Amino acid sequence: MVERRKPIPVEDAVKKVMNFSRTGLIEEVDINQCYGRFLAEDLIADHDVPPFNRSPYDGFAIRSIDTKDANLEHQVEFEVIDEIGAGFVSDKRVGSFQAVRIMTGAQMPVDCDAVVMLELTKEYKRNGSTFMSIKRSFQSGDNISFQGEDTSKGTTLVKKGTFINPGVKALLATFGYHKVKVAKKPVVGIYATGTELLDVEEALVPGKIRNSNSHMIFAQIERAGGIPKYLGKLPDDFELCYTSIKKAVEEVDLFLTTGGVSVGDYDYLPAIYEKLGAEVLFNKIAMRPGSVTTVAQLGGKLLFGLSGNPSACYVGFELYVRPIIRKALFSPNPHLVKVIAELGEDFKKPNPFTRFVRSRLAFHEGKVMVSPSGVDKSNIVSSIATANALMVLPGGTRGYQKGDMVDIFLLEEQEGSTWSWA
Ligand SMILES: Nc1nc2c(c(=O)[nH]1)N[C@H]1C(S)=C(S)[C@@H](COP(=O)(O)OP(=O)(O)OC[C@H]3O[C@@H](n4cnc5c(N)ncnc54)[C@H](O)[C@@H]3O)O[C@H]1N2
Ligand code: MOO
Ligand SMILES: [Mg+2]
Repeated sequence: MVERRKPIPVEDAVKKVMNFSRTGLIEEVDINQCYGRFLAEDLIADHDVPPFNRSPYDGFAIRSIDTKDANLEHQVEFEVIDEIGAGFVSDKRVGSFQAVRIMTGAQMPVDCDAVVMLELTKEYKRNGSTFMSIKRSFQSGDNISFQGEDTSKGTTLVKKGTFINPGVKALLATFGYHKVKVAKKPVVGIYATGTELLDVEEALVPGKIRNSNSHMIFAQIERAGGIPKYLGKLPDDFELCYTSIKKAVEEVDLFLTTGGVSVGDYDYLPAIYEKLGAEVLFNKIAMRPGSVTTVAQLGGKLLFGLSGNPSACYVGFELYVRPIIRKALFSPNPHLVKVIAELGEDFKKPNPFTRFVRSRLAFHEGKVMVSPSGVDKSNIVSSIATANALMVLPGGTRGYQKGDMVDIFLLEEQEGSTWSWA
């Protein structure tokens, strides 16, 4: 008798998996190796930025009080007693009607409280001294980039678990992190199962296909932030699969297989989980594709049995494996971000289960439009290449029309979301 599996709702499956999520370990990398990693500690400003009052313009630092009588009919003259570029500090005391020629980024002289841009001044020499004059008044604080105006000491600027983008790197450099504490990438083992599988370099022969799933998952693991460990492909041979998998599980943080999870004669994963003594969390989800996605746990370690069908394998990874990897990277937003887009074409298929349609976004007259990126079947590989979103079509409908507003998950977005489910 064929086993009758009871499908569970997608959000229940995600919850069951997330119950076994673990935060990972920390390692230190050089700042130039940290782009794309996840921060392992809060980044707190340990000094003000800028650390001193500075000039935001090339000009003259003055005492604003000296300008109070300046106007178009009455210019006020200043003696220029020093000149400084960025990186220098003037040690001169600036008295009444004196100025320091100052360049953008240079620290303000202690006695000055305003800066006049070069364009508003006239400069000239007289008796070996330099002077400049202006024809308008200034207020205290005019044209000053104040200490701490960018950020003040003690502010938490970036939270632990944040994806390190170029801007985060700029902050790390600002605060002197030449070594950066980042989340250690979890090692994710992959075995492809299936006697029909050929390696990429092999020529096609009747009945066989090339193993594309492991290469796809390899990249999905990298995109999610893990380290893929490709263990090879296994023929549908119970003993060989069992011994190989038993050994592999011990060597990785997370373990994935593709293929062999359904109810076929050579679908050995269910029996392997049983012999391993692993607890199957679920083996049927009310979703398409990927309904056969099976997840088991062995001593707290997750074993993901992804479908052999390429699109099902792809979707199963993004919904269930990705958040576990992101959680290990300390991300508080491990799930895919959900946004709303307008359906660009009819989607006629009735949906008994929630459908995750590989889709592509387009921007039309300021609107975000979404359309399937290819044939929407579980065993299709070609629709994945141009997909940058998964359209989420809830089950129990008779299809969707062009113009309907639909939920979509963004596949290339890095911030993620706390919980994208109902
Ligand atoms: N009687 C039933 N048959 C099937 C059911 C069912 O409920 N009852 N479910 C179907 C669904 S839905 C899916 S999805 C597939 C899942 O199959 P498996 O996960 O067991 O995967 P396989 O049988 O090993 O392979 C399925 C398909 O995918 C190809 N494949 C496998 N590995 C790779 C790889 N590494 N790269 C590329 N392609 C791969 C394989 O050749 C098969 O064509 O089961 C349905 N059947
Ligand atoms: O599990 Mo299958 O992928 O539903 O199509
Ligand atoms: Mg099968």
